[in-house]
Amino acid sequence: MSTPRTIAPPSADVARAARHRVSTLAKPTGALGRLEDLGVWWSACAGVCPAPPPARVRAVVLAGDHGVTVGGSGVSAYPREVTAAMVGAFVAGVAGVSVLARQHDVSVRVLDLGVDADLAGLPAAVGAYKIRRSSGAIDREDALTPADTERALAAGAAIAAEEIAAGADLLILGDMGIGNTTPAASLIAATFAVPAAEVTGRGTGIDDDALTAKTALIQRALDRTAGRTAEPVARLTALGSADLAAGVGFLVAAARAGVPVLLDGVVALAEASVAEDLAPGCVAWWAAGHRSTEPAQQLAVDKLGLVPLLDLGLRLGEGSGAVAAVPLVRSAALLLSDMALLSDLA
Ligand SMILES: Cc1cc2ncn([C@H]3O[C@H](COP(=O)(O)O)[C@@H](O)[C@H]3O)c2cc1C
Ligand SMILES: O=C(O)c1cccnc1
Repeated sequence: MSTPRTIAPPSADVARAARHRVSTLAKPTGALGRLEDLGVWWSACAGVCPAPPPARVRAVVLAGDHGVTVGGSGVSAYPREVTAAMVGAFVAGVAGVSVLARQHDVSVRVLDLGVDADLAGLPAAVGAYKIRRSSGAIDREDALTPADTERALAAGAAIAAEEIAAGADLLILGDMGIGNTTPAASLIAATFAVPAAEVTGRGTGIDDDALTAKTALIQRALDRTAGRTAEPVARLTALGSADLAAGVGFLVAAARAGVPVLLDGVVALAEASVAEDLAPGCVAWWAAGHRSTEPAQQLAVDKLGLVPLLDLGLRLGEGSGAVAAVPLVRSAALLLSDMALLSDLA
């Protein structure tokens, strides 16, 4: 029997009970704002109200290079060699997300899905799911072969299963790959049928001329693949990358296993947009950690009906905006469990 496509939602009964408990806490109705919704979501995902706060939060950073950065295309403000160097920084625990993660007791695991380098100096586990070196330049060729896409989706699902087996009660998906905002924006544009001009952002900080060229490149990619990106797996083959496809597999597997995910920036939202298409219902297992400066991220968050928790002008990726939001999930859970009820007061 094939696996059902749609994803079972978090418990509606527990959500109702949590909503009721929120309404009886010792506070004016609605006074805890979005922390109330967050607490209800967390309880429903945990299947119990009140639910203990997340104790085993695990972040996975999927790394890969992108064909669009070859030959001085100018889509990124930084050279592609940074990708491999940053993988070393994650292993050493000195990347931006590593610092936030230590502070909030979140584990970070980096995996090379498609870095265009031989990372032989790093622990072999980093390369355990490597699919290929770099993806194709999506304005001229498909990002992946269909077989690569299937392998990457399966790799992502296997990675999620490992994190869940290790006890994760909340997952975070991070990204590392110079140029990755280009395929991410392209996937979001193709998913929601909007032109390049509505999704293209400055990524690592490109100037006006580079932004014009990046927008044109994304539009060429959309035009080149028009008519064959309606199906989500074909969309990943045409416009994605190994790391992005693995992210989609990760998100679908996590939702299927009933494990919630805090989403991060534009790459996570591209993965989420495709995952929701592939397995409708996943979105109920997600919360948006933050609002990125990337227009594609903002568009995808809106289209998926999510409301970002933080709005700090972050544009780092790596899972950083999601990790920064972990204390809010913990606070929301504790408010539901530890606050007095209005009726308890003398
Ligand atoms: C040192 C450094 C660390 C990073 N950590 C995340 N990114 C982020 O920026 C890149 C995407 O932006 P674009 O599409 O403009 O290249 C990705 O590597 C993403 O993970 C970084 C970028 C750099 C330079
Ligand atoms: O939205 C993001 O996560 C982002 C933005 C710029 C560069 N890298 C990531």
